[in-house]
Amino acid sequence: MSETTNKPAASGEVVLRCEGLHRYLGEGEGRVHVLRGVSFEAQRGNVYAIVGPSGCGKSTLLYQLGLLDQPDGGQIWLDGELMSNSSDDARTAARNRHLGFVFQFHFLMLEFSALDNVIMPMRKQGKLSQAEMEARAKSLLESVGLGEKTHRLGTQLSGGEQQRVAIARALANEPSVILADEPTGNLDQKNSNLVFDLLTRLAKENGQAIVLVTHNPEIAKRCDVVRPMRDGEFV
Ligand SMILES: Nc1ncnc2c1ncn2[C@@H]1O[C@H](COP(=O)(O)OP(=O)(O)OP(=O)(O)O)[C@@H](O)[C@H]1O
Repeated sequence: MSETTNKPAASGEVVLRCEGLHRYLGEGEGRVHVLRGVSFEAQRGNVYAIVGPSGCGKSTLLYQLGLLDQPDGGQIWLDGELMSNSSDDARTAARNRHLGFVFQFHFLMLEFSALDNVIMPMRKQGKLSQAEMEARAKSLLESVGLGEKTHRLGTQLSGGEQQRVAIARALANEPSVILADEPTGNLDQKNSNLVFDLLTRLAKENGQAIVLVTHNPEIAKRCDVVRPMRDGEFV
Protein backbone atom coordinates (compact mmCIF):
# COMPACT_ATOMS: atom_id res chain seq x y z
CA MET A 1 0.00 0.00 0.00
CA SER A 2 1.40 3.45 -0.81
CA GLU A 3 0.31 6.99 -0.20
CA THR A 4 1.23 10.46 -1.40
CA THR A 5 2.00 12.92 1.37
CA ASN A 6 2.06 16.64 0.56
CA LYS A 7 3.58 17.51 3.89
CA PRO A 8 4.57 15.51 6.95
CA ALA A 9 1.55 14.34 8.94
CA ALA A 10 1.37 15.73 12.46
CA SER A 11 2.13 13.03 14.99
CA GLY A 12 -1.52 13.12 16.05
CA GLU A 13 -3.49 10.48 17.85
CA VAL A 14 -5.18 7.94 15.57
CA VAL A 15 -8.92 8.52 15.90
CA LEU A 16 -10.27 6.41 13.07
CA ARG A 17 -8.89 3.16 11.73
CA CYS A 18 -10.10 0.35 9.52
CA GLU A 19 -8.42 -2.93 8.62
CA GLY A 20 -9.23 -5.19 5.69
CA LEU A 21 -12.71 -3.81 4.99
CA HIS A 22 -14.83 -5.72 2.49
CA ARG A 23 -18.23 -4.74 1.17
CA TYR A 24 -20.41 -6.39 -1.47
CA LEU A 25 -23.37 -4.48 -2.94
CA GLY A 26 -26.24 -5.61 -5.16
CA GLU A 27 -27.93 -8.98 -5.56
CA GLY A 28 -27.44 -12.12 -7.68
CA GLU A 29 -25.55 -11.51 -10.91
CA GLY A 30 -25.43 -7.79 -10.12
CA ARG A 31 -23.50 -8.40 -6.90
CA VAL A 32 -20.31 -6.33 -6.88
CA HIS A 33 -17.25 -6.68 -4.62
CA VAL A 34 -17.00 -2.92 -3.98
CA LEU A 35 -14.44 -2.76 -1.14
CA ARG A 36 -11.67 -5.31 -1.42
CA GLY A 37 -9.77 -5.26 1.84
CA VAL A 38 -9.32 -1.54 2.54
CA SER A 39 -7.11 -0.40 5.43
CA PHE A 40 -6.87 3.23 6.48
CA GLU A 41 -6.12 5.37 9.48
CA ALA A 42 -6.73 9.02 10.30
CA GLN A 43 -4.95 11.13 12.91
CA ARG A 44 -6.17 14.24 14.68
CA GLY A 45 -5.28 17.53 13.01
CA ASN A 46 -4.87 16.09 9.51
CA VAL A 47 -6.95 16.44 6.36
CA TYR A 48 -7.14 13.31 4.18
CA ALA A 49 -8.30 13.18 0.57
CA ILE A 50 -9.63 9.95 -0.89
CA VAL A 51 -9.44 10.23 -4.67
CA GLY A 52 -10.00 7.91 -7.63
CA PRO A 53 -12.14 7.28 -10.69
CA SER A 54 -15.92 7.19 -10.55
CA GLY A 55 -17.19 3.89 -9.17
CA CYS A 56 -13.94 2.84 -7.45
CA GLY A 57 -15.67 2.73 -4.05
CA LYS A 58 -14.89 6.09 -2.40
CA SER A 59 -18.41 6.86 -1.18
CA THR A 60 -18.93 3.26 -0.09
CA LEU A 61 -15.79 3.54 2.03
CA LEU A 62 -16.95 6.85 3.52
CA TYR A 63 -20.27 5.23 4.47
CA GLN A 64 -18.37 2.43 6.18
CA LEU A 65 -16.12 4.86 8.05
CA GLY A 66 -19.24 6.81 9.06
CA LEU A 67 -20.82 3.65 10.52
CA LEU A 68 -23.77 4.15 8.18
CA ASP A 69 -23.48 0.63 6.79
CA GLN A 70 -22.16 -2.74 8.07
CA PRO A 71 -19.06 -4.23 6.41
CA ASP A 72 -19.03 -7.81 5.08
CA GLY A 73 -15.52 -8.27 6.47
CA GLY A 74 -12.86 -6.32 8.32
CA GLN A 75 -12.88 -4.04 11.33
CA ILE A 76 -13.36 -0.36 12.19
CA TRP A 77 -12.20 1.44 15.33
CA LEU A 78 -13.42 4.88 16.31
CA ASP A 79 -11.57 6.66 19.13
CA GLY A 80 -10.07 3.27 20.03
CA GLU A 81 -13.41 1.46 20.25
CA LEU A 82 -14.08 -1.48 17.94
CA MET A 83 -17.30 -0.55 16.08
CA SER A 84 -17.65 -2.99 13.20
CA ASN A 85 -19.52 -5.68 15.11
CA SER A 86 -21.47 -3.44 17.46
CA SER A 87 -25.25 -3.07 17.65
CA ASP A 88 -27.18 -0.48 15.66
CA ASP A 89 -27.81 1.49 18.87
CA ALA A 90 -24.10 1.57 19.73
CA ARG A 91 -23.26 2.69 16.20
CA THR A 92 -25.86 5.45 16.28
CA ALA A 93 -24.56 6.67 19.65
CA ALA A 94 -20.95 6.60 18.37
CA ARG A 95 -21.97 8.50 15.24
CA ASN A 96 -23.60 11.25 17.29
CA ARG A 97 -20.70 11.44 19.71
CA HIS A 98 -17.63 11.13 17.49
CA LEU A 99 -18.54 11.89 13.88
CA GLY A 100 -19.62 14.90 11.85
CA PHE A 101 -20.89 14.57 8.28
CA VAL A 102 -20.69 17.02 5.39
CA PHE A 103 -22.44 15.13 2.61
CA GLN A 104 -23.59 17.05 -0.44
CA PHE A 105 -27.09 15.72 -0.83
CA HIS A 106 -27.74 14.39 2.64
CA PHE A 107 -28.60 15.49 6.12
CA LEU A 108 -29.26 19.20 5.60
CA MET A 109 -32.97 19.93 5.92
CA LEU A 110 -33.62 22.83 3.61
CA GLU A 111 -37.12 23.52 4.95
CA PHE A 112 -35.62 24.32 8.38
CA SER A 113 -33.58 27.37 9.40
CA ALA A 114 -29.78 27.34 9.52
CA LEU A 115 -30.05 27.54 13.32
CA ASP A 116 -32.41 24.55 13.57
CA ASN A 117 -30.16 22.49 11.30
CA VAL A 118 -27.18 23.10 13.58
CA ILE A 119 -29.22 22.44 16.74
CA MET A 120 -30.50 19.07 15.47
CA PRO A 121 -27.43 16.91 16.31
CA MET A 122 -27.17 18.52 19.75
CA ARG A 123 -30.82 17.75 20.40
CA LYS A 124 -30.22 14.11 19.44
CA GLN A 125 -27.36 13.94 21.92
CA GLY A 126 -29.61 15.44 24.61
CA LYS A 127 -26.92 16.96 26.82
CA LEU A 128 -27.59 20.70 26.51
CA SER A 129 -30.56 22.91 27.39
CA GLN A 130 -32.43 24.72 24.60
CA ALA A 131 -30.68 28.00 25.49
CA GLU A 132 -27.25 26.32 25.46
CA MET A 133 -27.95 24.65 22.12
CA GLU A 134 -29.07 27.94 20.59
CA ALA A 135 -26.03 29.80 21.87
CA ARG A 136 -23.67 27.14 20.56
CA ALA A 137 -25.44 26.96 17.18
CA LYS A 138 -25.21 30.76 16.84
CA SER A 139 -21.53 30.74 17.69
CA LEU A 140 -20.84 27.94 15.18
CA LEU A 141 -22.75 29.77 12.46
CA GLU A 142 -20.76 32.91 13.24
CA SER A 143 -17.53 30.94 12.90
CA VAL A 144 -18.52 29.88 9.38
CA GLY A 145 -19.47 33.47 8.48
CA LEU A 146 -23.25 33.07 8.71
CA GLY A 147 -23.89 35.01 11.90
CA GLU A 148 -26.31 37.29 10.06
CA LYS A 149 -28.29 34.48 8.47
CA THR A 150 -29.06 32.13 11.36
CA HIS A 151 -32.83 32.36 10.81
CA ARG A 152 -32.78 31.92 7.05
CA LEU A 153 -34.32 28.69 5.77
CA GLY A 154 -32.00 26.36 3.88
CA THR A 155 -33.96 27.18 0.71
CA GLN A 156 -33.04 30.87 1.16
CA LEU A 157 -29.29 30.18 1.20
CA SER A 158 -26.84 29.77 -1.67
CA GLY A 159 -25.07 26.44 -2.32
CA GLY A 160 -21.90 27.70 -0.64
CA GLU A 161 -23.86 28.96 2.35
CA GLN A 162 -25.68 25.62 2.64
CA GLN A 163 -22.29 23.86 2.68
CA ARG A 164 -21.16 26.17 5.47
CA VAL A 165 -24.32 25.35 7.46
CA ALA A 166 -23.48 21.67 6.89
CA ILE A 167 -20.01 22.28 8.30
CA ALA A 168 -21.36 24.14 11.36
CA ARG A 169 -23.79 21.29 11.85
CA ALA A 170 -21.07 18.66 11.49
CA LEU A 171 -19.18 20.44 14.29
CA ALA A 172 -22.10 20.72 16.66
CA ASN A 173 -21.18 17.81 18.93
CA GLU A 174 -17.40 18.44 18.74
CA PRO A 175 -16.68 15.26 16.77
CA SER A 176 -13.22 13.67 16.57
CA VAL A 177 -13.68 13.03 12.86
CA ILE A 178 -15.44 14.91 10.07
CA LEU A 179 -16.36 12.91 6.98
CA ALA A 180 -17.05 14.93 3.86
CA ASP A 181 -18.27 13.58 0.51
CA GLU A 182 -17.42 16.09 -2.26
CA PRO A 183 -17.78 19.00 0.18
CA THR A 184 -16.99 21.47 -2.58
CA GLY A 185 -18.63 19.52 -5.39
CA ASN A 186 -21.37 21.95 -6.43
CA LEU A 187 -19.42 25.15 -5.71
CA ASP A 188 -17.44 27.54 -7.87
CA GLN A 189 -13.70 27.89 -7.24
CA LYS A 190 -14.08 30.83 -4.85
CA ASN A 191 -16.64 29.07 -2.65
CA SER A 192 -14.71 25.77 -2.93
CA ASN A 193 -11.68 27.50 -1.49
CA LEU A 194 -13.74 29.14 1.26
CA VAL A 195 -15.28 25.84 2.34
CA PHE A 196 -11.98 23.98 2.13
CA ASP A 197 -10.09 26.68 4.07
CA LEU A 198 -12.74 26.55 6.73
CA LEU A 199 -12.53 22.76 7.09
CA THR A 200 -8.73 22.87 7.25
CA ARG A 201 -8.68 25.65 9.82
CA LEU A 202 -11.09 23.72 12.00
CA ALA A 203 -9.02 20.54 11.76
CA LYS A 204 -5.90 22.37 12.82
CA GLU A 205 -7.54 24.45 15.57
CA ASN A 206 -9.74 21.74 17.07
CA GLY A 207 -7.47 18.75 16.45
CA GLN A 208 -10.08 16.95 14.38
CA ALA A 209 -9.36 14.51 11.59
CA ILE A 210 -11.03 15.34 8.29
CA VAL A 211 -11.54 12.67 5.67
CA LEU A 212 -12.91 13.92 2.39
CA VAL A 213 -13.74 12.38 -0.95
CA THR A 214 -13.04 14.66 -3.86
CA HIS A 215 -12.74 14.73 -7.64
CA ASN A 216 -11.15 18.18 -7.47
CA PRO A 217 -7.34 17.91 -7.93
CA GLU A 218 -6.84 21.45 -6.57
CA ILE A 219 -8.53 20.49 -3.33
CA ALA A 220 -6.70 17.13 -3.10
CA LYS A 221 -3.36 18.88 -3.58
CA ARG A 222 -3.99 21.00 -0.51
CA CYS A 223 -4.77 18.06 1.81
CA ASP A 224 -2.14 16.67 4.20
CA VAL A 225 -2.46 13.12 2.87
CA VAL A 226 -3.85 11.90 -0.46
CA ARG A 227 -4.99 8.27 -0.76
CA PRO A 228 -5.73 7.20 -4.35
CA MET A 229 -8.25 4.36 -4.75
CA ARG A 230 -8.84 2.02 -7.67
CA ASP A 231 -11.25 -0.92 -7.98
CA GLY A 232 -12.10 -1.03 -4.30
CA GLU A 233 -8.55 -0.81 -2.97
CA PHE A 234 -5.99 1.84 -2.16
CA VAL A 235 -3.21 1.82 -4.76
N1 LIG B 1 -26.73 -0.68 -4.22
C1 LIG B 1 -25.80 -1.04 -5.11
N2 LIG B 1 -25.89 -2.18 -5.79
C2 LIG B 1 -24.93 -2.57 -6.67
N3 LIG B 1 -23.82 -1.86 -6.91
C3 LIG B 1 -23.67 -0.70 -6.26
C4 LIG B 1 -24.65 -0.22 -5.33
N4 LIG B 1 -24.22 0.97 -4.84
C5 LIG B 1 -23.03 1.22 -5.45
N5 LIG B 1 -22.72 0.22 -6.31
C6 LIG B 1 -21.51 0.12 -7.13
O1 LIG B 1 -20.39 0.16 -6.27
C7 LIG B 1 -19.30 0.80 -6.90
C8 LIG B 1 -18.74 1.87 -6.00
O2 LIG B 1 -19.67 2.92 -5.82
P1 LIG B 1 -19.27 4.25 -5.05
O3 LIG B 1 -20.48 5.13 -5.01
O4 LIG B 1 -18.65 3.89 -3.76
O5 LIG B 1 -18.17 4.84 -6.02
P2 LIG B 1 -17.42 6.25 -6.00
O6 LIG B 1 -15.98 5.95 -6.14
O7 LIG B 1 -17.85 7.03 -4.81
O8 LIG B 1 -17.96 6.89 -7.33
P3 LIG B 1 -18.27 8.45 -7.71
O9 LIG B 1 -16.93 9.10 -7.76
O10 LIG B 1 -18.90 8.33 -9.05
O11 LIG B 1 -19.18 9.00 -6.66
C9 LIG B 1 -19.83 1.33 -8.23
O12 LIG B 1 -19.43 0.44 -9.24
C10 LIG B 1 -21.33 1.30 -8.06
O13 LIG B 1 -21.98 1.08 -9.27
